[in-house]
Amino acid sequence: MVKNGEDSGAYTLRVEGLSRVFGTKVAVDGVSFSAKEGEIFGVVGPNGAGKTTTVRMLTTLLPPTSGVAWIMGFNIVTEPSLARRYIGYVPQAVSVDGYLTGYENLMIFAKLSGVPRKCRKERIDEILQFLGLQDAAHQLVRYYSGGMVRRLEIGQALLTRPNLLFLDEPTVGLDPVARRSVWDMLKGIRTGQSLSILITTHYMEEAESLCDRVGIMNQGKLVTVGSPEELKRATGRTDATLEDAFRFFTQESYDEGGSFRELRRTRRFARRLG
Ligand SMILES: Nc1ncnc2c1ncn2[C@@H]1O[C@H](COP(=O)(O)OP(=O)(O)OP(=O)(O)O)[C@@H](O)[C@H]1O
Repeated sequence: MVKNGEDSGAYTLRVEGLSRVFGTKVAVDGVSFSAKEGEIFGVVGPNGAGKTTTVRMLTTLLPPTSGVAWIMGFNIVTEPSLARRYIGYVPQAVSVDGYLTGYENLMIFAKLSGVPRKCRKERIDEILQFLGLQDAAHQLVRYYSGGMVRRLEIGQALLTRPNLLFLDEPTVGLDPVARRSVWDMLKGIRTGQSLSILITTHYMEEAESLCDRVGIMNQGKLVTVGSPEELKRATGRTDATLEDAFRFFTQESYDEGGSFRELRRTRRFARRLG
């Protein structure tokens, strides 16, 4: 492992030996890492590497076969309801309703997730402003662009003021302009905040642009962890890219997507909004 100040700072997330087996398939194989307060930690790897399964375990949606993780010191296996209080989660599938307005989506989520009545409106207005969605707040979400939808979903996950935000492939299915609008928003969130973000992505450019540290995942294993610079430097080449680092650490070539699976996910993203 590439060390990067692992001993300092407060940890929002600690993961130790997390594994998940489906039948005979080892989807996640003994994964260990930590994320510090205020850090954006990226889990990168090709489709099928085990990223979503890792996130589903960490968000307490799927029990691990073995291993453990702590969120703000709470054990996800023995204290899941306490751990859940500190997290926000934006899944890959669309999590807002296309037949409601942006404002209505936020209000329903605030009610369901227990945001106290007296601060709901204020928090929603604050988030809409931060998202740059005030003007579109009362339009149906099915008329939003893909980037606006993703920003709304991220804003929705922030309503409970989590300490740790999980984003599973946040820009899959978005065009390059929309992708940048989501990146800019995420960079804006972290400014001056103690929020930690765990992001999974198979886009190396995304990991490089957003993440303080990156864990390279392949075939269920977290092969190495380090800052994008450290990982590239480890290859011994001055012009190395993160793809080169992936190849260096896994001895495999990197296919970033454009596969049938990705195309299907893109279509599904569009269709789910109606
Ligand atoms: N419920 C399940 N039953 C059986 N196998 C599963 C299940 N969920 C995931 N897998 C398998 O576990 C492996 C890891 O899947 P996972 O979805 O975690 O990968 P990923 O890195 O998130 O890829 P993607 O971004 O394409 O979803 C894959 O081989 C997948 O087919």
